[in-house]
Amino acid sequence: MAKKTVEDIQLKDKKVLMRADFNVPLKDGQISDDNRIVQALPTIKYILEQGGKLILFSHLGKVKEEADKEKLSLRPVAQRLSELLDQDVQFVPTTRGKELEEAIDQLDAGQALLFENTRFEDLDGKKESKNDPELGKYWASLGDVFVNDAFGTAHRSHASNVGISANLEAVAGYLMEKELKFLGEAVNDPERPFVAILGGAKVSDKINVIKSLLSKADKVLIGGGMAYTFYKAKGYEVGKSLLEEERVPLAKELMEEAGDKLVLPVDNVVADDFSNDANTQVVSADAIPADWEGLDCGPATVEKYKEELAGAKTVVWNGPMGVFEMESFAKGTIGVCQAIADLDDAKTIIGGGDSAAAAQSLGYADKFSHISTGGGASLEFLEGNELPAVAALDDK
Ligand SMILES: Nc1ncnc2c1ncn2[C@@H]1O[C@H](COP(=O)(O)OP(=O)(O)O)[C@@H](O)[C@H]1O
Ligand SMILES: O=C(OP(=O)(O)O)[C@H](O)COP(=O)(O)O
Repeated sequence: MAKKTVEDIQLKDKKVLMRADFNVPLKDGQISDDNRIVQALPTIKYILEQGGKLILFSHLGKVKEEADKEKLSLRPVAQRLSELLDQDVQFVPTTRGKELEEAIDQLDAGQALLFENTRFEDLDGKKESKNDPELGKYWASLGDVFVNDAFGTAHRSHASNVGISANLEAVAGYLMEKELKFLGEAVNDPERPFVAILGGAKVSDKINVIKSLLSKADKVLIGGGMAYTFYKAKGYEVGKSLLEEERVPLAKELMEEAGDKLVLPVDNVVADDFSNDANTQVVSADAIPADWEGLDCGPATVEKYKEELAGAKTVVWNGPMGVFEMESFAKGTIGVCQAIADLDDAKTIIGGGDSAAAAQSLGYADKFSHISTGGGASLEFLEGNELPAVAALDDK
């Protein structure tokens, strides 16, 4: 069912509560990747231009003890937002109470504030993460309307998204709308051929995505550590490669059901140690030496996956093809990323997480149709699950 968006409501002089996903990586108190902030700008600018009084909030990290508060403050985000908007975004260092309420009362049309990390409320009985009904109600009482633009958190049912939506008119922001459009069209109405590429560490994390995409895509190409559980199911030696023994029967079942729709790497870069300086060799799928471990797919696999991708009209990629954090094992991920980026005339989508980071660091970000800002959220979406924070928004 289509959801109401920020364009469906009146914003002028309204106190607009906006949930963003400003869960950005921080290094020594500095934001090391501001992509999630940048991606929220279209909605923020629209609300400000329309004359809304903007109350921004987000979680940041996981807040487990009092000591986490110092390193998980959203203050640096307010500063970055002020720079990006070229307009002051006031930071309110609390999640409730008089100081916050007064700051909201003093907002003029077209002004914005950001209040502190919603998960600071988790120190008091996990109120945010357990969607405490009183907290959702309290936050809802601070505004006139609620705009949820936090796609990256949409798989969570927390007070700051689902809780507020239960108490106030609730609509999607532009980023939320864009994510749902791209991911939704890819899985529900893809232009074919539709090729999915799944990598990453474990089969167990991706079983439901593999199953769901096998029912929707024309081809599912496998890479990363999970390939070795499939190899084992084929009876290959996997040496010291990542293996989930208890998932071998499932891998066998999936291969039998999928037939040639499921494609495995044909060669691997194996190493004698889990280290960038290890000795390495390229071996075919059925020739992994007993003492070695597979840490990347090999050049023949990259070529094969390029052929499988040729002519594709829709591509969804989730998860690296190898241990791309180490240069010696990054070529598979780089090769596949490049092959997708080079496709003409295809809708190409990255489902967040490590693959999004890889594409960004390789400088390919603008070659993709869409790079999701949500890792867990896009995986759940690709599994076919309804995201609770989306379900909670008002229908059109
Ligand atoms: N062959 C491999 N052996 C061990 N780890 C691997 C292998 N291939 C990929 N990985 C690791 O998988 C991790 C990413 O897995 P995952 O979290 O499932 O992906 P994503 O974040 O894209 O969803 C990376 O840290 C990468 O180093
Ligand atoms: O970064 C996030 O998830 P992701 O790393 O799966 O994309 C979201 O902000 C959700 O955060 P959470 O997993 O702490 O609930």
